[in-house]
Amino acid sequence: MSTLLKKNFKVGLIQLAAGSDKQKNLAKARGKILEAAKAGAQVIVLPECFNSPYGCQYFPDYAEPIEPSPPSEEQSPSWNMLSSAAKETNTYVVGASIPELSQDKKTYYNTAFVFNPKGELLATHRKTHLFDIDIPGKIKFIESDVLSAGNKVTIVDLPDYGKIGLAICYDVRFPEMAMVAARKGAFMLVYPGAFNTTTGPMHWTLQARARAMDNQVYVAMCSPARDTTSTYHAYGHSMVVNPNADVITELEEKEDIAYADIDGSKIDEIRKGVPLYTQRRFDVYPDVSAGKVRYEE
Ligand SMILES: NC(=O)CC(=O)C(=O)O
Repeated sequence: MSTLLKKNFKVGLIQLAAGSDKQKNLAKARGKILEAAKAGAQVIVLPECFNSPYGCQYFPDYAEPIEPSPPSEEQSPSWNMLSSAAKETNTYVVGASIPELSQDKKTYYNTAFVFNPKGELLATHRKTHLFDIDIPGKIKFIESDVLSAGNKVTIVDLPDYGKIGLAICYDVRFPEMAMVAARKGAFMLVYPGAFNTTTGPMHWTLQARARAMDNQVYVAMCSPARDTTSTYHAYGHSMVVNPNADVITELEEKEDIAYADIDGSKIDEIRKGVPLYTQRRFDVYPDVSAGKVRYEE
């Protein structure tokens, strides 16, 4: 019996390439969820923007309203596919992410969902740090041209296992979010994310390993597959990192599924050897106390 994890399990990260046909994207995602479940995954994660190509020019056309909840099949085919696939496979599905259209139809978000094995929605996370960057000669991407930001740290209790922290892509670069989720008892941080062929080689693995090392938790990063005919070249390399910051599974850039065994005793072992959790000095840095943070469980 481990401190944070009630039961060990296998996670499956689905690295898929989304094209321009939303129905095909959803059918492919559904097929891959079934495949991952058949291979024994009990928690299954999809990549950022799995129903649409990744790019500000696409978000309005692919966006779906998800409120009031539950949305009808017509309002949100993506939401309904995720819910029914979770139920059909008896797994937790982290369906992340899709462009969301707000109820008043004025605002777009980049939103991830977690469904339980009954197909019920447990949580949503709206990307909180928007991907606004400009690296001259390499990549310029201004998500805030179209999207609005979420405003919370998301911690989701999976009743069979324990708590995960859920955030999206650029959110991983902000260690504060990871830290809050970990301090609140998350055993794993899950990041659907579409880094690219510039920022991926620079920082993807470093970010994953850093969040795992700082917090002594598992980190799962699930990318789209690379499609060089699309306008955005995703990095791929979906991976799981253990609480010792070792990469325990990593894909290449093509479509595939990464599997990893999530073992609660590993968290306890690492924390026992390097006991950061009893050595923190909140008397020295009181502003970092999670009590002042906006979070939702
Ligand atoms: N796409 C993102 O949100 C983030 C990214 O590509 C990066 O941080 O690099």
